[in-house]
Order: sequence, then structure tokens, then C-alpha cells
Amino acid sequence: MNSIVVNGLRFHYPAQTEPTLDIGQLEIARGERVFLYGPSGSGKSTLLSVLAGIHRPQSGTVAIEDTDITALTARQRDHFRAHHIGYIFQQFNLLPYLDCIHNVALACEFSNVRRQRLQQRNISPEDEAARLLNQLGISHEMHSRRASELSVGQQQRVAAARALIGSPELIIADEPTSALDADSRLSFLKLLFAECERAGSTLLFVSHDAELASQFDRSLSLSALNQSAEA
Ligand SMILES: Nc1ncnc2c1ncn2[C@@H]1O[C@H](COP(=O)(O)OP(=O)(O)OP(=O)(O)O)[C@@H](O)[C@H]1O
Repeated sequence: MNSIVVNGLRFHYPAQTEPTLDIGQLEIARGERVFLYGPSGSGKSTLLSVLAGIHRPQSGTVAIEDTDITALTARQRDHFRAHHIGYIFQQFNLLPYLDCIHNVALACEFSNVRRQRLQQRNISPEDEAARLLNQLGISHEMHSRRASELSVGQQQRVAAARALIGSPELIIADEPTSALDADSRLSFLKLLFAECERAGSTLLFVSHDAELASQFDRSLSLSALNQSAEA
């Protein structure tokens, strides 16, 4: 079973004439942990946002967990993402005035699917948020701190907990370790792997840190995948 299947994908931003992405085929198996790398500006974040349904390609199909998201409206893609995809953004996108627990639990407000998965385990979003934060090294004393009062590395961990809550099938991580030192990077990765394995989630992880690649099931070069002239 595949988590991601891409066929004949072409995507360009409105002002561009050449496509940023031109990818013949890409398959990522369910539960696989994949490391995606490529030079700055080659289109890694763009590919992640197309896979998450934030941008819709001009041609080709993108199936996530057997749903062709290119056939969905923007609103349907937003719902699909909220239910099935945990996205750790490069800029985290935390709400600065909310504390850590409520930033994480918020993902369940937007998705009854994620809420129901926790209900089945008899656990509240707040309790699961606290468990994930502890797992990712945000100690109990910090849980009630606002996101605006956290270091960048701490914000990255909160953003990871928010992506993981409610066990979405696919976790997409855009350079989630860039603000961490080498030791913290490896321990963060181990915790992320453990949580993905616990939930049976597929992990697609972008990083410039080539040293992390050996930890993954597979490494993908965007330049090798992408037939676009700019890649
Ligand atoms: N919203 C946008 N509108 C127009 N062009 C964009 C937009 N976002 C990105 N681009 C362009 O698309 C190309 C790919 O950008 P993207 O951010 O996907 O690269 P990247 O590989 O993730 O880079 P980095 O490693 O520096 O984060 C770049 O040439 C960039 O300038």
C-alpha cells in the first residue's frame, strides 16, 4: 500500500513560465520514512505544499492515502489535510498568544477525525498534547507558556507535537531540525520516528543536513526526481 503516489506532476507559480516541479512518478509506501534533499530554491517546500494540497498542480495526479487530492476543491483539500496530514512548517505557524498545550490541541479542533482517534483511546486532546510535548522534550513547567515566549528550537518541538496529535497517516516535515544543535537533532529525530511508528504514520522529511539521511529508510534527491529546467 502506498501513502503517496504522484504521476505526471507539473506545477508553476502564477508569475512563472517554467514549472518549478515536473515529476514523472513518485511513490512512497505507507509507514516509510523518507529523507528529501536538494539545493536551496530547487522546489522542496513547493513539493511538500503540493503533496499537502496547499497548492494544486496545473497537471498530473497526487494521491494521498488513495485519495486523488487534485480532484478535490480547495476547501475539500483543507479538510483532507486537517484530518490526514500533520505538517511541520518551516516557520512553525504557531499561534503566539496560545500556550504550548493549546497550540498542540488546536489541531484536534479543526479535525473530528483526529479527535475521534483520541476518543477511541479515551484520552483528551489536552492530555495527549501534554504527553507529546513531554516526549519531545518540552517539560511540564513549560506547557502553559505562550508560544511567543519560547526559543526557536522549542517552537519547532511544539510544532512537531501539533503535527503528530491524533495520529495523521502522513507527517510532512519541512526542515524541522534547523534550529537544533547536532545532539538535539538526532534525539528529536529518534522521538519523531518513535511517534510515527506508534501511530503507523508515513514520514516525509526535508533537511539540508545530509548527516541525518542515514537514519531514514530512503533518501530522495529532488534534482534527480525533477525534470524541470530550474531544478
Ligand atoms: N509563493 C511563491 N511565488 C512565486 N515563486 C515562489 C513562491 N514560493 C517559492 N517560489 C519559488 O519557487 C522556487 C522553489 O522554492 P522552494 O521554497 O520550494 O525551494 P526549496 O528547495 O524549499 O528552498 P530552501 O531549501 O531554500 O527552503 C524558488 O525559485 C522560489 O523563488
